[in-house]
Amino acid sequence: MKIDGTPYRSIWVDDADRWSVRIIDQTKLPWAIEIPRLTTPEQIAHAISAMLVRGAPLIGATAAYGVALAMRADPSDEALETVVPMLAATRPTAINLRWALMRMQRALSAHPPAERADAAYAEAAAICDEDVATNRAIGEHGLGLIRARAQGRRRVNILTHCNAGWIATVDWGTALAPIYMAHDAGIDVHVLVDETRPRNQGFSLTAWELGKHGVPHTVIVDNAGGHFMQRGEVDMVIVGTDRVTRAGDVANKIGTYLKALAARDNGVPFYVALPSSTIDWTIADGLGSIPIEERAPAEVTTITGRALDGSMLTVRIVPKDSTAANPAFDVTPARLVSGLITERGICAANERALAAMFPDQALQTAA
Ligand SMILES: CSC[C@@H](O)[C@@H](O)C(=O)COP(=O)(O)O
Repeated sequence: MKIDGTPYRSIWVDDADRWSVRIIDQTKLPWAIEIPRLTTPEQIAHAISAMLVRGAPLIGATAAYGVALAMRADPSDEALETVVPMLAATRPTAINLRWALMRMQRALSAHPPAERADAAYAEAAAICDEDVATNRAIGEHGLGLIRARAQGRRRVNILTHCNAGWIATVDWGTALAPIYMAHDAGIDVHVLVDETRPRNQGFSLTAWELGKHGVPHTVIVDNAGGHFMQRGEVDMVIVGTDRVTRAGDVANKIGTYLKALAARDNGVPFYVALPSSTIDWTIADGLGSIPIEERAPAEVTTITGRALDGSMLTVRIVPKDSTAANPAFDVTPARLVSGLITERGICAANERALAAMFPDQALQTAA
């Protein structure tokens, strides 16, 4: 997608040296566009855990380049066996991270060490290119849903939570891809953007992305979604996800479950957009089996923004002695999900429908 007229992906290999890795530092958005150059797997691991890059598909793609950097420095079996678990430990909930690392490990084990660096860069590039194509397909399938909702309406109001836009993937996004396509197709879409405390991905990333693309949007605090649904001001909800079980339970940014409950109570369709790399075929029960990342309490007890004089400011908003819990994700049970928007089409959130949509992947895991 474009930033001020220039097309970007969210990750790429440096044009000048053709081996180091460039990312957009998302901790600096929307205030500054900083593009650090990453040269070691340790820097990649830090970028993922400190959330310079975030969003399930993008952390998978970034980890793939972490393996490529490691193989460039040392293509031995030992180096491969060390870097994969090191990168896998950076964030626990998004299955795409492990999916990408397993894919890299499988691809590289088939090569002798002398060929591994080139093979690793090629595989990481393939993961990125496939992600773009996958998200474009998700966008096209989701566009059909928005088109259907647009019949007889002046405007389609879509609520989204967190950021599942182009900067959460390599390009296009998952939840936002259908919205970009609808906007580009001339459909009058308007997005209600949840704040998404504690890290405010909605305010700082989704609002920024939508604004850069000219998509009309309104930012709302996390607690306002139910109110707008009760008033008939939300036509559909579309969110992304970090892991979907084979039975259709959905882990996504903390607060997603409450939006799904409010959507069900108000008859608002609740869709989840995902690439099939986000499906964990090994588990069925999301609540019991998906590991939920617990992040630092400081993300809850403080808030960071831009002071009126332009400087960045972090302020404490909680009494000094209060403790804080910070689960980063929650699980929305499949029964609250109206449909899963995948690269192969839209399917019901249940085991039979998912296995029918992806028989190759479901069988592969069972074998
Ligand atoms: C296409 S991104 C899907 C999800 O990863 C997204 O909705 C989300 O919850 C991101 O969480 P984050 O903690 O910002 O990585």
